[in-house]
Amino acid sequence: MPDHFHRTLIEHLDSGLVVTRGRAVLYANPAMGVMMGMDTVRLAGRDLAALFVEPDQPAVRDLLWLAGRSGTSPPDQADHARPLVHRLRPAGGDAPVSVVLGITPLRAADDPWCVDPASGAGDDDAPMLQVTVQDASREADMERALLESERRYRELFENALEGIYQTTPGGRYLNVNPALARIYGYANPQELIEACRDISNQVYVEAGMRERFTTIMDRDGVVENFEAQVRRKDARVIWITENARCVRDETGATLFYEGTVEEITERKRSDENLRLMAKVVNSVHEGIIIVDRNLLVWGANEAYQRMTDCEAAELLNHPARLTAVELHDPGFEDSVLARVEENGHWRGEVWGPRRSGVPFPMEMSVTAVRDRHGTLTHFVAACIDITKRKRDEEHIRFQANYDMLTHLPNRYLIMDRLEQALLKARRDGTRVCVLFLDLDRFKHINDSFGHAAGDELLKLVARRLRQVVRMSDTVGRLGGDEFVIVLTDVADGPIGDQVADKVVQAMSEPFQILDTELFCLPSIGITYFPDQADTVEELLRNADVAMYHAKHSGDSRHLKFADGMAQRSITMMNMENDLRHALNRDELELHYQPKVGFDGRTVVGAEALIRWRHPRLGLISPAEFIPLAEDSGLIIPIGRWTLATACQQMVEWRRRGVAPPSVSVNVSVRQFNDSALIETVRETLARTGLPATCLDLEITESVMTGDVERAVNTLTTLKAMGVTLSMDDFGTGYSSLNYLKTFPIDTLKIDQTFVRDVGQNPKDTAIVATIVSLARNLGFNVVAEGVETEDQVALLRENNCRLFQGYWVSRPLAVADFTDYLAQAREGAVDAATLDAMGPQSPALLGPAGGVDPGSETD
Ligand SMILES: Nc1nc2c(ncn2[C@@H]2O[C@H](COP(=O)(O)O[C@H]3[C@@H](O)[C@H](n4cnc5c(=O)[nH]c(N)nc54)O[C@@H]3COP(=O)(O)O)[C@@H](O)[C@H]2O)c(=O)[nH]1
Repeated sequence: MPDHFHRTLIEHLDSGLVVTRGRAVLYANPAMGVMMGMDTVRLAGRDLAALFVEPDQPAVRDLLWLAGRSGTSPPDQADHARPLVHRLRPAGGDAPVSVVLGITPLRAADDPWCVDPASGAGDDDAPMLQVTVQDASREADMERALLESERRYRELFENALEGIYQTTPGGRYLNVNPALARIYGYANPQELIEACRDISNQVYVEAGMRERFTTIMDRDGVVENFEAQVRRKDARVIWITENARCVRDETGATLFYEGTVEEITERKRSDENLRLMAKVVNSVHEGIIIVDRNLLVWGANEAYQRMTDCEAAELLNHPARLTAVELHDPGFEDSVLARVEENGHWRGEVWGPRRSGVPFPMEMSVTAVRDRHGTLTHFVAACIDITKRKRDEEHIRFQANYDMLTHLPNRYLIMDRLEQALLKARRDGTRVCVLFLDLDRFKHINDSFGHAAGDELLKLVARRLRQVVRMSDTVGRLGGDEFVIVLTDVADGPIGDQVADKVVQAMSEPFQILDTELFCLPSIGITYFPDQADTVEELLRNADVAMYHAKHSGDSRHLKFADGMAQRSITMMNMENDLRHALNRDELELHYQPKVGFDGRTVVGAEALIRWRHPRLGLISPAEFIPLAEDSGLIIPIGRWTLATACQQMVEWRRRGVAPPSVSVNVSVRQFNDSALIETVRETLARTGLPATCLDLEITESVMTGDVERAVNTLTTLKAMGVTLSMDDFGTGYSSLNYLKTFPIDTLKIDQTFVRDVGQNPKDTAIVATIVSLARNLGFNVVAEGVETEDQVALLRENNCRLFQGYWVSRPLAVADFTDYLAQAREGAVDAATLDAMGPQSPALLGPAGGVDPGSETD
């Protein structure tokens, strides 16, 4: 019997094991007992063959006999494919059990059984046999399992979505599955195997890929996630990823490679897309931040980081602040996100957060991101810094509503505020008052001191106006030198006049501009709603008309609108139209005023002064229509006419032998700046035949305020032609001594405003004395303008002024009268009647040539 160890093993075998002598059972293990359905003890001594179903008994007997006779194991398989199966006949009539027998003859010397030959039944000489009885049904199960596994493997191989291959290390396919053929564009595996015999060159696009693959394989025995571009049968290039291993034999020699292939073209494309998208996202100006629904930051592009002044690390995985919460209502951000959750989107202007704490305006557009189940997972916020846009909008809004120079409301806003004021006044039954202001002499200041000075003046005026009204009142600038004050909730009484008085008082103080003190008073028109106008337009128009009348009234700085004013204004407006036709209709004429020498008799020159003989309005002063002509540009043709007429007249007087030495013609700034001036003068002199020395051009100091170099050139050219030049109204404008030095002037004409008070006002007297002395030192002649009285003459003489012009000598005279005057002056006699008519002039001083009839002006 076997030792304890062997016995334990034998007794725990799954298979049956029987020891026989010949066919007689000597020993049966428990598994055999189980198969036979009886105690093993009862099996001892029984014929083993008899334990099988009858039909199988002879075969079993043969096998036992054969083994015993040959001393070798008989083959247990009939065809080396299928084992021989015999059927045991269990006790109790249970169904036969198919078994496979394994018979091994035992030699008593070297087997562990050491069975006493006397202990067994049967033939004592018969050889001992060890018979394994294996349940054939378990074998069949295993076979089935193997087949099933193979089937499954085959099915897997055939149906796998991944390509599967086996290749030689040299690069030839041994076996591929249909998926690989499909991936590479072949009809079936066989086609692929036959077509691609050189994987290195036929499959991989990039040279050296296969070599790289085999290098890794040789080194590591596996290749993982090997990405490469391969060429399909149709020449299309696709991306694949491979995972492969090296299969070796027991000696370690490489048998083949086997691996899987997955096409990743789409993934590569989307990776590339993602890479590009990331690049795009980082290159856009819009700040983009992605947060999860707990508001943890998942990503923020560079623009967002710049915008908020935060680095990526400060943002990522930190709770997001989408807005500067402190500037929004509590819960604002939550309500935005709730809207996004509800509608998928929200867009609006918010205050953006910034690390420095200084928030900035931004336009934020928040979009919900949902997974494929529709669950909200993230919010994406796209942000645009709109600081500049806001500033621009504010600027545009400001420009649209405010005057850029003074920063006062402009016409548009004034009209709007007036509309509002009228609406409220209508509702409340209150009054609105409009003051329309226009600055006197502004044009003169502008021309004389330049536009920069004019602008500065307007700014200072704006400031003073603001200071005299209530905060609730509107001060605006309509344009040019026109301002408007709108008073609301106006009580009964002359409130407009009171405010106008305050304005005049405020503006009576000099304005300090360019180191110069300038005076500039306004003319103010006043209108009330609802008393004098019903609409905004009417209010402004009537206030404008009232202002116009205040300006021309002579004694009132402000006037309230009254019926009838409008008609007179319309007349003025029509004047410009009429002036356009005045030249053609021969309505303009020149009057002449003499300039005399120290003795008051010797005519040293004559100034041509234009008049307009209007068919309905009578003789109109140039003070009224020259500004109109300047504004409209008509001054150019009118100036040309004046020059030609004066020159013509001089030629005529010269022909008659009564001509003064020269005739002076006024040239306004606009004329002076006309590029054709020199040519006009040259052509006029040539055409009329008047010697240039007989022509004197009077310019004002304003020409100095423009392009000085050009002005000097013009004057020099004129001077070179022989024309003399006078500086008119000297002392009222921009009297730079430097320019006086530069300008080729012959004569300074002291403005009549200084002459008027000479002797009365010490300052004026001093100014006159200074101008005379300055002129003499610089070698200029000096003419005192507007000399009206003998006292003035005496004082001017005292101050060395030797040339005079003014009513004291003669008013401007029409041609015929002036011709007579010249004739009489030449004869040195003025008759008594003429002297009487001349008014307050001293015959003693004037002598015979002194006076003319002033009535000739009062046509
Ligand atoms: N561009 C042109 N301007 C011209 C021309 N003709 C005249 N003018 C300018 O018009 C302004 C008003 O001129 P006018 O009404 O002719 O007044 C002149 C004289 O009549 C006046 N004057 C002369 N003497 C006295 C006086 O003793 N008292 C007094 N109150 N006024 C007097 O002064 C004006 C002369 O001014 P000025 O030219 O500055 O010498 C006036 O500015 C004219 O320049 C023209 O053809 N073109």
